[in-house]
Amino acid sequence: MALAGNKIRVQSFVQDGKMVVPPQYIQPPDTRPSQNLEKRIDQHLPAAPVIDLSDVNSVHEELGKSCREWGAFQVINHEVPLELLDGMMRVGRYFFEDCTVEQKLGYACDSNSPASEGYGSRMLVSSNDTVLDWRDYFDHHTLPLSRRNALKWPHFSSDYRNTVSDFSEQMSILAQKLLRFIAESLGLPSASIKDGIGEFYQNITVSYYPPCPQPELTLGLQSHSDIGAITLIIQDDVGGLEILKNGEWIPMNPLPHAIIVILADQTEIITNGEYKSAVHRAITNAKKARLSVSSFHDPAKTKIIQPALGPPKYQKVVYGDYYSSWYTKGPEGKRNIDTLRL
Ligand SMILES: O=C(O)CCC(=O)C(=O)O
Ligand SMILES: [Fe+2]
Repeated sequence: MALAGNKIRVQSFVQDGKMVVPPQYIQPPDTRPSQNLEKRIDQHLPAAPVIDLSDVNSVHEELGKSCREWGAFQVINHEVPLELLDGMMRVGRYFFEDCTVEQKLGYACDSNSPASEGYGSRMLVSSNDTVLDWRDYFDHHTLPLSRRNALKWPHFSSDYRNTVSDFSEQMSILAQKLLRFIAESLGLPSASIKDGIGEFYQNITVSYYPPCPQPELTLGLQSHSDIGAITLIIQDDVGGLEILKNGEWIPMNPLPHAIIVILADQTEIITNGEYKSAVHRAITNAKKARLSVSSFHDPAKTKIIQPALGPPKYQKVVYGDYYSSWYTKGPEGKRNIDTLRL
């Protein structure tokens, strides 16, 4: 993994008033978003499913269908307090928009180790010629508690650290509930997927996508599937997250207080490919900054991941080996999980 030791952040280009994108951020023609967001919203593309978690009569069927056909969907009536969702977005935005560059760089991540905690811009950089994402982020190591050191999190807003702690707990509860329902939807014992993952290693990443002068040439976040088990995302009303379905990029339209669920690679292995991890990316916007908060739930690095039903279609893998290979090769599409197929 080649990591730049510098402290460049995308937001600083925008604040400097640059009207063209620096060359390292320009995607090759085949990965550029084909049209800008405004045009895409007018198209009649299928919408990703929205599932009401309080509807006990239909939740298993709806989840099963959405996991099988999409690997990504939104949930409503999820029992996470709505004011906590608003609070998490507020403190995240405060860090990016109200703190000075010096205050932010005081929390810079260690650019020499992958997925290190803190403020950064180059999470998915696998080599010197990787095209860079038009994104800045703050990554928090939240669970298990032995990994947590809240002193590494911003303190400029007095409720920042408490909000991240409360949010972490609620996201973990929701992720467990979803994994229970997802296992049940396959006719598996309720705990089978959660047991297959073991204790959650949770990271919470606030992503900030500054306005981009040339959105047709860039990506906020390159195409990838998430490496762990299940990701929960909240976003503001700007839009930009897209899911790859049958060769088309489908926007995950903003829905107030909904939580986006993305199945990640380890769930694909444990469900033996019955449910697939979703390939997704984020596009940029010419006029508006976009904020999202992703909560990743991963296994311990020592955990052996294997199908919970058979005959197995994937080799078993030590999660730490999968993780190292993902960060060495880069995420590009799903080529990492494809190497495990039997
Ligand atoms: O910003 C988003 O909506 C997506 C973020 C994401 O996919 C990630 O951080 O892995
Ligand atoms: Fe992702």
